Amino acid sequence: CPLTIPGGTRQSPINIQWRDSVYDPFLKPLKISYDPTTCLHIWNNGYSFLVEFDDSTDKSIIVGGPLENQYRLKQFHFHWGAINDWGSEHTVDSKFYPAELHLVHWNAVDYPSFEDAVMEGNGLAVIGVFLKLGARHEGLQTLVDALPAVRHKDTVIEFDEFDPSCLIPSCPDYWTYAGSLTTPPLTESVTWIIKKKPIEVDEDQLEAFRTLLFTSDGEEERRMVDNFRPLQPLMNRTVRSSFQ
Ligand SMILES: Cc1cc(C)[n+](CCc2c[nH]cn2)c(C)c1
Ligand SMILES: [Zn+2]
Repeated sequence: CPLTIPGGTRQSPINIQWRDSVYDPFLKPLKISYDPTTCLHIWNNGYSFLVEFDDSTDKSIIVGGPLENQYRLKQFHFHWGAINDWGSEHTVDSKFYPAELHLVHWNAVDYPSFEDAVMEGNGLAVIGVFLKLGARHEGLQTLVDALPAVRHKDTVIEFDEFDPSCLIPSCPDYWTYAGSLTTPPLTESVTWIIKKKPIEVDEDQLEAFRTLLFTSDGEEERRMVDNFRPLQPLMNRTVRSSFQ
């Protein structure tokens, strides 16, 4: 199918069929250690809003889980829908969540730069966290309060002292599989770690995401919504679970 990259065998996102996932007792707990002082800025890249981190040291890393070594935090961003019925990239038993958080990390042990790691099969590790409608998320609110300043494509504001571990559920359970970036260059370089438990955010917080624009200042406004890729075929892959 020409819509997927020619010869792609491990594309993302996918539907996670809970009963087809295979418990792997050798999977370790994921260890997350982020240093909030490595937080740099928020920017609207015309596809999502990204919070980027100083990745020149090993101050903010993840290790364990399915990973062979430690990976450095580079950025996090979200995908969401125009309405609450859809918005996530991955689905669980064909259910969409209204949004999905991606924390993007790269293998600085084996590769000299993020750009290099993006091209390698074990170059990236992305933690996916589902967002569901519920109670207001206080940690997310600091991010939401900054969004009006990055409403247009290519706007950026300084953002510091943010610890993204407040956005990750404390429940250790996750699924993991070999996949890809979900936007160009769609490279098959991602070890996905999808948290089983969602975080709760409220309607106003989701609505704040939807006030962002795909378009630059001065262009005809297009609301930034539905910035998720369609589901891709599982092909010859198994999704493993860290839990029974
Ligand atoms: C070089 C590069 C470019 C892009 C758009 N991304 C983000 C692609 C993406 C967003 N969500 C899942 N994959 C990454 C991680 C690296
Ligand atoms: Zn993403």
